[in-house]
Amino acid sequence: MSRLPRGVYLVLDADVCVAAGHAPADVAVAAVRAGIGTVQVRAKGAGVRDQVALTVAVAQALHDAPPAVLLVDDRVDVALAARTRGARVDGVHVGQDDLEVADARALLGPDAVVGVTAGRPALLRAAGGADYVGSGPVRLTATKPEAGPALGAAGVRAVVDATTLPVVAIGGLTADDAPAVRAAGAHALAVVGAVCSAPDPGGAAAALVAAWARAEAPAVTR
Ligand SMILES: Cc1ncc(COP(=O)(O)OP(=O)(O)O)c(N)n1
Ligand SMILES: Cc1nc(C(=O)O)sc1CCOP(=O)(O)O
Ligand SMILES: [Mg+2]
Repeated sequence: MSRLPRGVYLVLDADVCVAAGHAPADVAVAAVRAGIGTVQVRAKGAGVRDQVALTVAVAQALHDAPPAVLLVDDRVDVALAARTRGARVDGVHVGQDDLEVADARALLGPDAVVGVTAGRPALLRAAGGADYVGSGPVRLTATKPEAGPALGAAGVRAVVDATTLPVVAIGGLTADDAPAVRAAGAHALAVVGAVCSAPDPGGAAAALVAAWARAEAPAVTR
C-alpha cells in the first residue's frame, strides 16, 4: 500500500500563487477541501527562513482540513525545522541535485514520505528506497521552463514500466489530461498552474479531482 494518496497532487508554488493574487495557505486549504490528497510546498524564490515559515503556515492552515500528505520540495532541513516548530510535515520531494533518498529518509525517519524526480528510466537507480517517482515533464511548461524534454504520455508509460514505484506525472497538465495520464499507469497527476494560477483554486482543484475520478472509473470496472 503506497504512502502517497492516488489522484491529484498539488505542488503549491508560492511564487505562482502570489502572482495570481492568492495566499499559498488559502490555496492549500481550498485544494484539500476539494479532495486533493497531497500538497508539496515549493518556494524557489524564498530564503530558507521564509521556507520554514511558509511550511509551518501551510501545515497550520491544513490542521482542520481533511487529512492530506504534506511534503517540502528539495529541503530536508526545512521539513525538519518545521517539524521542530510543531508542524506535521510528512516528508520531502528531492530532485537529482538534492540530498539522496537514503539520506533524506535517515534524517526524516522511516515513516517519512520521500519522493524523487526520475524523468527517464536511467535515473531510476537513484530512486531506490523512495515512496514514489516524479515523472519529469509530460509537456514543456512555463512554470519550470528548464524542465525537458517533454515525455508525453508514452514517456510516462516508459517510467511506469521501468519501476515498481508509484509514478506521479507532472508538467503542463490539466483536467483534460486525466484520462491519458491514468491510462499510462500514473498513480497521481501533479499540477502547479492548473490550481495555483486559477481564479478559483478550489473550483479548479475540484474539477481536477472529478476528472481523475471519471478517468479512473473504466479501469475499475474492467
Ligand atoms: C511530484 C513532483 N515531481 C517532480 C518535481 C520536480 O522536482 P525537482 O526535480 O526537485 O525540481 P524542482 O521542483 O525542485 O524545480 C516535483 N517538485 N514534484
Ligand atoms: C515543479 C515541476 N517539476 C517538473 C518536472 O518535470 O520535474 S515540471 C514542474 C512544474 C509543473 O507546473 P505546471 O503544472 O504549472 O506545468
Ligand atoms: Mg525539487
